[in-house]
Amino acid sequence: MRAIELADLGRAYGERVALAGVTLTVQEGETLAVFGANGAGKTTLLRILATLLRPHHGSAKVLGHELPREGWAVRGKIGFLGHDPLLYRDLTARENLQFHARLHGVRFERVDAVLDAVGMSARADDPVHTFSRGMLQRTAVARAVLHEPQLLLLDEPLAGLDPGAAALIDPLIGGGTRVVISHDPTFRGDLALGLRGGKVAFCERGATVDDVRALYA
Ligand SMILES: Nc1ncnc2c1ncn2[C@@H]1O[C@H](COP(=O)(O)OP(=O)(O)OP(=O)(O)O)[C@@H](O)[C@H]1O
Repeated sequence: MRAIELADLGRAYGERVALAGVTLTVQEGETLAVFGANGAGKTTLLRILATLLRPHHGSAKVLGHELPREGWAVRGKIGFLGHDPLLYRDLTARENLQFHARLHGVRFERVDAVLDAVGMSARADDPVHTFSRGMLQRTAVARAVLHEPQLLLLDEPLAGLDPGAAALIDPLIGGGTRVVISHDPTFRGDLALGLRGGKVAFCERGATVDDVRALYA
């Protein structure tokens, strides 16, 4: 099944074109790796896929649903990890995840299992505003995967993580259908999208480390 189908997708902020002409297909189980310098349009693309932003041009189909019209049908099936950890700062890690679990009809046992999986059990009852950057990221990942979404949308998921945490989190975010924004040219997806100034520099299955490096030159 096709998980994502984009045709000539575009988005502007006022006069500024943030994204233009993105056409691609991601099959179920595949990883789309998105590369590009700061301001290239990566977050704009991710937010459109997460139904947080309306496309202005072209079409986007996610998990068989047309966006933005059928966004309601997609929301519960995606796990989104953006720059903002989307956590309530005054609640504990456990309370945040329990809140999210209730929204998605997830059993509370899974909250403890996921907190354990990201190595946050010992700090589960501390308020989020007391966390370090890496702890915030671990908890944000736990929130994104809690409801076992069909599609993960991840903006630099390993940013701020020490090697031990990265090793814990890698398997949690691996395996399924994913869109991953990365600045690591050695990161491999099934399909690689390189953006430059909102436009497609490359979109191919055989993109090389040099192709990615050239985006930042
Ligand atoms: N809310 C906004 N209002 C106006 N312009 C915006 C807004 N969000 C993004 N842009 C512009 O859209 C373009 C693409 O931004 P975007 O955040 O998608 O880039 P990015 O590739 O994710 O960058 P970074 O690596 O810095 O996160 C940039 O020129 C940016 O200034």
